[in-house]
Amino acid sequence: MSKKGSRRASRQSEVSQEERALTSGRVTAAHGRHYFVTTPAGERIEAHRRGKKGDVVVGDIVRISEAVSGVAAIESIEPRKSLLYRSDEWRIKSLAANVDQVAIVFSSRPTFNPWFIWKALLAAHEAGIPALVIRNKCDLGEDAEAADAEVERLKGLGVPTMRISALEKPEEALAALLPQFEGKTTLLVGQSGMGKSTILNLLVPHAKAATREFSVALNLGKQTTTAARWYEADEWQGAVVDTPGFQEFGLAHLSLSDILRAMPDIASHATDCRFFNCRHLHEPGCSVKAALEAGEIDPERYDFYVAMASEADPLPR
Ligand SMILES: Nc1nc2c(ncn2[C@@H]2O[C@H](COP(=O)(O)OP(=O)(O)OP(=O)(O)O)[C@@H](O)[C@H]2O)c(=O)[nH]1
Ligand SMILES: [Zn+2]
Repeated sequence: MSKKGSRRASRQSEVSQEERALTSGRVTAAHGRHYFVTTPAGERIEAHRRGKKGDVVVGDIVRISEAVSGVAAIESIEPRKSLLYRSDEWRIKSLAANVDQVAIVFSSRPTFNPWFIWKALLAAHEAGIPALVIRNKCDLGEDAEAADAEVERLKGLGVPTMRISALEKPEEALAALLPQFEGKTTLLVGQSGMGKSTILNLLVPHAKAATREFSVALNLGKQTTTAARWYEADEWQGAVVDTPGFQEFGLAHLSLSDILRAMPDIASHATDCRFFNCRHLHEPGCSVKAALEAGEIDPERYDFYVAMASEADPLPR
């Protein structure tokens, strides 16, 4: 190559290096501190967080720079529109950032657990993210009553619901799902085995292939991850974020007032309590307890409130 030619080539490579130096994209998968960032052009780049900070969440928009080993470095995180998380005594587990809504999936089998749904609703409320509840496996007759009654109760609480059978009636399920999912990013949550993957595959037909690619690239083998995955659905201009099923939706981060704000069916009766700081647990002259005794509050919802409130703010001994 002539001197001139090599100078031009090196200038070009400088330019493209600069162009590549800092680009932005969406974190679409995570495994430990190992991430996938998808650029607006659809390129998927493997990345680590600069400084090994554990603050990156699936759904984040990040700025990345090219690194030597072919693995990029996440330099910064753009401000988040929303962040959903759960927590236990010890730590907070972020589920996903920047989603528009949360879809809580439940069914009568393998387990029916309304508290999981209610906890997820509290977490969504606290995060300021609208929620809907999908009752799946409507084809199963056994143990269906409690699940169907739950749909009615949720409707009474003002929660949008739908009933589908993702496996047995996929076309009908898709027709019911699409109007709620179009144009939005929806995070799917639910206990293990409720049908999240089935719903995801219905909504995003390439999801199976994408999951396999993630697993191969992240070298996961059969191992399941604890992080969410973001699937773009160009067909209906939205995205689905799948979370692995988990059994407990811990809410150690909620205060008593957070809980009350998210439970108007309880809080609306707190009009006439004797003590201004009544927790509506064991205090005398509590108008919530009076409403409960008068049958104006669903006793199961009150039991749930007591469990949440006691955890949030234990009574002094
Ligand atoms: N009968 C019936 N079975 C269903 C329906 N939807 C899903 N299933 C089955 O339920 C089982 C669990 O479904 P998945 O989609 O894997 O559930 P998941 O919520 O993704 O579970 P995790 O991956 O553990 O989080 C599978 O055997 C599905 O075929 C349905 O509408 N009716
Ligand atoms: Zn009270």
